[in-house]
Formats: sequence, structure tokens, C-alpha cells
Amino acid sequence: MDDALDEGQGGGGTVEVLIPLGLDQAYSYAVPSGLKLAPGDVVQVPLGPRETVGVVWEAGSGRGGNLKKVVAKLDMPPLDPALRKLVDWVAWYTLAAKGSVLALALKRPPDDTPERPKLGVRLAGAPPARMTPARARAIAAAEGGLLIGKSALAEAASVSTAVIDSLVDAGTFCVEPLPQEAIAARPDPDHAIPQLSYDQRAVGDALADLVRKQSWQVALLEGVTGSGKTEVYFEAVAEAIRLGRQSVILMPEIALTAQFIDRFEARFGVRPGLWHSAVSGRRRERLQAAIARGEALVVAGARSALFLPYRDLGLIIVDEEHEAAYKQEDGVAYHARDMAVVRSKIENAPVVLASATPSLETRVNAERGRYLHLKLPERYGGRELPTLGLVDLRKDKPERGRWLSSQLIKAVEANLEAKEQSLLFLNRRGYAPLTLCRDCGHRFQCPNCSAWLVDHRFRRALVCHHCGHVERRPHECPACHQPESLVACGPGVERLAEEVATQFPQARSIVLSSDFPGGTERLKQELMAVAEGEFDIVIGTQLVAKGHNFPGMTLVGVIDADLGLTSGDPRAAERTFQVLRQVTGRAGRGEKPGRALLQTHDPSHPVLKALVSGDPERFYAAETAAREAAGLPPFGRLAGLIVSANSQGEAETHARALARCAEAPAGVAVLGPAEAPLAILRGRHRMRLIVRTAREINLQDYLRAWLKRAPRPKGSVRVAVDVDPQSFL
Ligand SMILES: Nc1ncnc2c1ncn2[C@@H]1O[C@H](COP(=O)(O)OP(=O)(O)OP(=O)(O)O)[C@@H](O)[C@H]1O
Ligand SMILES: [Zn+2]
Repeated sequence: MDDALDEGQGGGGTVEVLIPLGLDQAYSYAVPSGLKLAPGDVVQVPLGPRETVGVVWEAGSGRGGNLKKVVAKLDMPPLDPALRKLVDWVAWYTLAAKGSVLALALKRPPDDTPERPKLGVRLAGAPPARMTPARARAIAAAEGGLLIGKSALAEAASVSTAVIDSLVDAGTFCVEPLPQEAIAARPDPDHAIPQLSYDQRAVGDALADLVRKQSWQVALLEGVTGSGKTEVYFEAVAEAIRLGRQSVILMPEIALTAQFIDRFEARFGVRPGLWHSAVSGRRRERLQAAIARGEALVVAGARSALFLPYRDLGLIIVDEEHEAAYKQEDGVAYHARDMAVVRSKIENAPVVLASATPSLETRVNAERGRYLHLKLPERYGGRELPTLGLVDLRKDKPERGRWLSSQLIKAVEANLEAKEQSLLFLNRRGYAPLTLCRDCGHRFQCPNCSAWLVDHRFRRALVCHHCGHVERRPHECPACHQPESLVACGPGVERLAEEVATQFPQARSIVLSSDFPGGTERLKQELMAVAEGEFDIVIGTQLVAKGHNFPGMTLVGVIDADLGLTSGDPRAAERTFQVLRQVTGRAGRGEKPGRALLQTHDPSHPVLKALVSGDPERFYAAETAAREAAGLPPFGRLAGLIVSANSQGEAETHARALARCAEAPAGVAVLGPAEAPLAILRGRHRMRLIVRTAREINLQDYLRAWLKRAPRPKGSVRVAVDVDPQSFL
């Protein structure tokens, strides 16, 4: 730098700064003299009338000229080259603006609720005037004057926390804040070494080897439900800890339950660093800093944990890699599993994709030798996989307005008799998916979307599952004003619960669904209560399908195995296979063997036949052949373009203009435009185009060139590109 140059000339040269907004390019700024900047530095820069945060993406070539100047360098860890490369890569792949991708990496956790210090109690004063056995136990447990968490003390003394409170009131105990929990205590790889089975040991060793090699490799860990995949990938995590390198375990948000954390703690002695939306902003901020310093050795998080500033990432694990929840649907449409593979390559580290039902893409990669294929074909402890049977609903027909076949009812009764748990699975929230007027046929539709409103009795409302629109369920039909004429059509979990209560009045039953008040905290409690055997019958949506361990569960009844097979979505068969295999895999994980009954109107459907045969190879082979024949992923590439606008006319005009300037060289097919299956969403009209190309065609280049030729969207028109679409609505 030449300090002699006068400031107005931008004595410090220039830098290209990327701003975390929907902009694709970095902007040039002058560097004030005296300020030293390097790529990755986080800076404050003027943007229009305001100032904003940005990241130095590269050194500039020019001399300041009349450029605006960088205001300051912020005291934040710089984005290292690996993370910058990931941002560039994700933007290239998804066609999202680079600034939008940067926002994922630079996002500061919300500055929300301050971390509440947890309170503990300590023995401080004289015993209370009135002594009870419970009080005496609590005092005895607090002997020695240590500061103990209130609930921990209550548990140790087997008293309720009310007893502790009463002793605080009496002055026997005093209350003090507990010392702040360490955000990233060092896990001990040898805290509790498990006794692995022969198979588990072989796979665990292979994974630990990959970590030791410190080079890039994708491994598919395919193990049947209950085979101990978690136990086994913990071996790889342990190895990374021994080497002092960081690991990240990605999970679908909902799988980050108390059960997982407890297992981690039992294995490593401390909790992992947790990164998901329910963790307070302050905690996440501290964790982020600890990650950047390399102190947090293991992070368990939802998909956004992929963009954290790891200092020395030595291992990535993607648990339940087949989960659709890994695909972000709004904003930057990235698939966290695929981007995890990208990040592991950039970091030169192994990545483990774990699942009992891998995605077809991953399966094919493993079969063709691109990924290492590690298998756990048996359940741990010699337990058998559940036996699966179909119930033909055409022959064993439930009564009108009911959904349990006589075979399923008998099976549940037998289970109640034997004091074993049953799970009834129905992937439909609410009471009924459709409400109509018996007299005039009026149906309740969302005013903003082309979707029926779902009756939610617990909430006393009709709800749109796409935009969240809520209205009261009226007493009369709004069209013909006939009172009491509205009828519910079809089943939801709430309605099934009603049937269960009538059918099995003596049973303790519970509905588990994501839309009840109380959020994830309540759900965690409920899942725990189920695992502890407090309920006989569990009624649940796909939330209960995976990752949970209910030792007393021996029967799974699938109410509607056909649901999802008829959607016309190219992944319908795969999705159904996965969810049904996962949910039936909840049965028989404890001492007793399990079984599952699947109710269907189409018992000869290939997906159901493959499931019942117990031979997943049969399904994968047939589905692989079908995809190959149709040129669908992973044998071809796919992208969806959604053109949306405030009016049908605008959306259609633009979609047609877009289609007209599409080229179709050999190996490229452009389908549409057609109305999207969800033709109106949140008041916006939607048209869809699909691009399918051969594998060797560079889909991203093709799309970019096309969009460049195409007319700019005007007025309310927006074009959203979705590479590797998972949802086809
Ligand atoms: N080596 C082992 N020693 C003791 N317990 C084990 C061992 N391996 C597995 N288990 C137990 O078996 C059960 C199933 O293991 P785990 O949850 O890891 O299986 P999974 O393959 O992840 O199953 P799913 O795919 O259904 O989630 C757990 O309760 C786990 O603690
Ligand atoms: Zn809606």
C-alpha cells in the first residue's frame, strides 16, 4: 500500500465486496489508506443511502478512483477460503444470486431472547418448622452445600419441584444462578465405548479409517432400521475427536430430539453443539464463535449447519440422507445432502450418508462404485425386522366414516391384551382433508391457494396447509345457508383418534402431530412418554415415522398405504417406499418381535409388493430401471422453473415467452408451460416448465444461457429456478 497517495484517490487500492442480499455480483470499493484487507474479511460498506455488512470476495484490480470507500473492517472471524468456495459453488449450482447464498453463511442468529440463566438451589438455612418425609429427602439429597439444579435435585430425592420451592420459601434452601453451561465442552471419545457387534465393528472401523485418511470420500452407510447406524457413525466421530478435528452431524430438524442428545451424551460425556431454530440466538452466536475458533468439536444441526465457519472440518455425517427436508424450498433452493458432499470435497474430508432407505441417487452412486457402500443388514441384538402384511380394503371394508379394517382392529386388540404398544400411521394432519355441504355440495377452498381447507377440530378452525390461512368452521353452509349441513370427508389423525377412542375405550392413546401448540418441546416430552410406555396406542403423522426408538412397540398399522402413490410426482414411489419402510421399522425394536399391517386398495402395486417381500433390492432394482428408461435423475438432470404472477394472464404470457426462446439441442427436453399442480399459491398464479437433460449436459450453463436470452420478468412476474426439484407441486 502506498500511504503517500492522497486519500481521495483511494490510497489503499480496491476490493470486491459481496453483499448478502439478492445480488449476484460483488461491488468494487476503495480501501481507505491504513486499512489492510484480505479476502474473507467482513466489512461495513455504504450501499445506496445506507450501510451494510459485506465480505471481501477478492482483491480489486483498480485504483480507488471515485469509488465509495469501505467504512470499517468488522471484528468477526473472516470467511475462510473453503466457505467462500462453498458459497460460489452453491450459487453456481442452484442459480441463486451469490449474495443470497452468502446470506446463509453470514446470517447472524436472531438477537432474541437472552439466555436465561438456569437456577439452582443450595442448602443455606435451618430446617423448616414443619418436616415431612419428602422435605427430609430433599434436604438429605442437598447435603454438603453444593449448588444443584432444581429439577436435578427433585429427581435425586424423588420429590416434586413444589417441595423444593416450599423449602426455598421456608429459607432452608437459597436460590442462585447455575454457572453458564459450556457451549462446547470437549467430548471424550472414550467416555463409554460400546460393545459393537461383529458387523458393526467392521463398519465402524471402516468409517474411522476414512477419518484417519483425511481425504475426500463419500460413504453410504445403509443399515436396516434398528441396526445401530448412530452407534456406528459415532465411531467415526470419536476418531475425529481424537485427531482434534471437527465433525458436523446433519439431521432433519425434527430428528434432533432429546433421545439423540442423550445418546450422544451417554457416548461422549457431553452434549454436542446444537444448531437449529429452537436454540436461542445468543447460544447460537456463542456456538458460532466457538466453531470458528475450532473449540466446538462436534456440531449437530439442521441443514443450515452446513454453512458454519468450521475451522478444521474433518468429518460430515448426513443422517437420514433420503429425507426431503434436506431440500430448502424457498430462497436458495439447495439440497443440504448434496451440498454436504460438495463441502466435504472442498475440505478434503469424508462424508457419511446414513439411511435405512437411501435415496435412489445415492444408491446408484454406491452401486456404480462412486461411493463406498457400507452395510448393516441386520438389526442389533439379533432382533428380527417386523413381518409385513397387506390388508385388502376392497375385501375388508371399514364401515362408512371409519378407517380401521376388522383385521387391524383385531391386531390392536390382541396387542392391548398383551400390554404392547401399537402405532397407527396416517400421514394427514387435522381432522378431515375436505369439508363439504351435504345439501348443495359447496366445498371449502383457500381464498389464496388452489387447495381445500383442512378441518382442524382441536384448533376449531379450517386451515390451509399451504399458506396458513385460517377461518372458523361455520355452523351453516356459506353458500346455501343450510344449518348443520357440513360434513367432513376423509380421515385425518384427529378423526382417527376419535375412532380409536370409540373402538378401544380402555386404551391410553395419544396423537402426535407437528401442528399442536407447545411446539418441539411438547413433542419431545410426548415422544419420551411414548418410549417409556405411557401410551398403548399412538396415532401419528410422518413425524413419528423415523429415528425414534419405542422399545414396547410391536404393531404398526398403516391406515392408507396408497396415499402418496397416486400423486404423479416422479418420486412418488420412492417416497412411499421410504416412509412405509421407516414407519414399519418402528415395530419390534425391543425384546419382542414386531409386525405391520398396511391397508390398501391396490395390493398388487409394485411398491407394496416389494415392501412385503422384505427385499428392498427388488424395489431399488425396479425403480432404478424405471428412472433410467425415463431419463430421470440420477440418469438425467432435472430443473423446474416456476413462473408466478399476480394474475393468470401475466404468468401465462411470461411462461410462453420463456418457452419460445428455449433451445432444445440434442439431449435437452423442455416441457410445458403448464399450470402448476398448485396453480395458485398465496394468491399468486403459477405456471411450470420442466427441463430434462442428459447427464453429460451442463444443466446450469444451459439454464443461464436461456434465462439470459429470455425477456426480463416485468411487473409482478417472478421466475424461480429449482435445480433437482424434490417437490413437484
Ligand atoms: N452395539 C450396541 N450396543 C448396545 N446397544 C446398541 C448397539 N447398537 C445398537 N444399539 C441399540 O439399538 C437401538 C437401535 O440403534 P440405532 O437407533 O442406532 O439404529 P438405527 O440404525 O439408527 O435405526 P433407525 O434407522 O430405525 O433410526 C438403539 O436403542 C441402540 O442404542
Ligand atoms: Zn392457502
